[in-house]
Amino acid sequence: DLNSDRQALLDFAKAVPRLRKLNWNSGAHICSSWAGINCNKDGTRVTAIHLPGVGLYGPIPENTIGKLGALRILSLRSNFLNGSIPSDVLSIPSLQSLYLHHNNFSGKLPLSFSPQLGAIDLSFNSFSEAIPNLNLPRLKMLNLSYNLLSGSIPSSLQKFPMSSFVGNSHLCGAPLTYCSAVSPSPSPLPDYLSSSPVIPGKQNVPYSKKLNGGAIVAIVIGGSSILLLIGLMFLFFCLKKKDRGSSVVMKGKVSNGGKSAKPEDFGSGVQEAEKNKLVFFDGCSYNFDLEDLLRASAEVLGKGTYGTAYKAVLDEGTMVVVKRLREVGIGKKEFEQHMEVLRSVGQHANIVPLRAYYYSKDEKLLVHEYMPAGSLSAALHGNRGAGRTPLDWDSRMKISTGAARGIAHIHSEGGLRFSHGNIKSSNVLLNKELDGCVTDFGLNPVMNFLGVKTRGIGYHAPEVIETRKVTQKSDVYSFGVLLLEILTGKSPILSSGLDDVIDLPRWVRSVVREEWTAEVFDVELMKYQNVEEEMVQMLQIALSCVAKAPDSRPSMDEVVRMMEDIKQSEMENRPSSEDNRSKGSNMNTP
Ligand SMILES: Nc1ncnc2c1ncn2[C@@H]1O[C@H](COP(=O)(O)OP(=O)(O)OP(=O)(O)O)[C@@H](O)[C@H]1O
Repeated sequence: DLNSDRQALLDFAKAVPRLRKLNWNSGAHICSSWAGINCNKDGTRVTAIHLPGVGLYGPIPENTIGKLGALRILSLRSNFLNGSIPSDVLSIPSLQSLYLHHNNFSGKLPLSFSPQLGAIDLSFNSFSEAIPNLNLPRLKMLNLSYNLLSGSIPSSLQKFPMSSFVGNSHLCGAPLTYCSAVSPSPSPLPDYLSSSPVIPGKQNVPYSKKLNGGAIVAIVIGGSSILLLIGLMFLFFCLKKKDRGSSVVMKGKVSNGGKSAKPEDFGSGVQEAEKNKLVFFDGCSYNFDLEDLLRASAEVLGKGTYGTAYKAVLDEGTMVVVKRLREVGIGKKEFEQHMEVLRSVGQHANIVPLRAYYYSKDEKLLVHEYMPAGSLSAALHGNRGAGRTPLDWDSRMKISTGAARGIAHIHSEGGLRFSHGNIKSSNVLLNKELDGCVTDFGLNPVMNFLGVKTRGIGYHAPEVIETRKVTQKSDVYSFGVLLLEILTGKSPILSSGLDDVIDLPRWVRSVVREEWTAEVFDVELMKYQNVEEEMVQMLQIALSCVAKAPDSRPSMDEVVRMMEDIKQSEMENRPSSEDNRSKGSNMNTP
């Protein structure tokens, strides 16, 4: 009862990190109670409000916080607040720090702020239109990044760094890109002088210039020569390997610790022994050939969209995963070229390495490194019940950030039209460091079907279901579903028990919209202390990824940056969730 008990009011701030739900009706009541103390009682003055990540939603009511005439710090970051900031809040004369980042505030930025303000953080909201020319002589820190602001940055604010403004569509001027004469429509300047506007979802490189026709021709010729050279080297390598090569067993005996695997084991289609060899990629340290592989003991890991995956254990103990592709729709040459693309794009710590491939008329195999710690899907959903080791919060953060980095790399290295195309939790594997690595990317162009219906149910963006085309933006959507899966511990498709099914994004949105409840998060996460704010921030990133309109989704680069920001503040602000958990259990120890 915060109205009558002043001590309870003072304790409120301490108790609040555990608070999951605060209804603004009672919020208004609390605030009027604060205002009462402030104005009428014994002169006690509320100087700071700090309610980060507690699930506040709706607009800030007028005449509540604004009545706290002695307020110096207002921090309501990482909530679900929307509407505009009431003018009475902004005119509190003593206000020095305003932290309202990671909310859903919208509309124009306020025209005036309290002149005492030294720090304003309004990043990660939906403020739009131009930034007013603010005259705040004491302002030392300003963050307006990741909004929807446009126009040129006013001269009074150009002294702030680029990081204060990044992530705003069509915002220009120092310290960002130069403003073109007519913004944001195409620039009337010659191509090589026009700047690239900052467009969400595109890679935004400040100050980058467009290339003129000559440069493009030079790049195309240069690129083709390099490709030709690579091709020649590749041919030379293949010929050398053929010289060294051993004969190929036509049908491998595949066993699983004595148990024979099924007749359609990989390798059963290997023909023409001399002509077809396993093609290893440069730098691969494996020392086996196709014959060894076909002799290896093998176990079926699962049947996926593209084919069946086997774990093969070679004589010398090396373990690899062999994926036997079915329904490959392209010829050998094209297949080889595509494999070369997958190899070069896939060189990143968060991508499961493709080590070799085999192509013949009747058999197409991909050889990947084996990831002993299994998949995210198994870690999240496997063995629920007694004896299960839950995936702690830090591991979830680490795995999801790793996967995001892998996908962002695929997007930046593969070119604008290159996408992963099959993001889901069984395609995020854990390496030795338990970092998330993505696999199975870029295979759609190889197959002669578009398995949208069967593949990745629940992960597909609405436009993919309609058009059957995967894009980088649809990858972002699938990644958003993956994040929701990590946060909720639920599958991408939920069943209501009747014939009704609902997808995870819809369910989460409905819970958040109607009333914030702890139910959104996985019950297994409830025991970790001081992670609520991070969980709420991750939820916001996930929700921005699953926006229905592809253009409203962030790019994967932006997603990585947002996730790294959370990690950064996590390192600064709290011990690891493991420590928290042990602290929690210590509290229960007499
Ligand atoms: N390199 C690997 N190391 C360890 N496990 C793997 C590896 N590659 C795949 N797996 C696991 O093997 C199983 C089957 O994988 P597969 O890729 O064939 O099917 P999927 O991921 O369920 O579907 P899809 O073909 O649509 O990706 C999955 O559980 C997957 O997590």
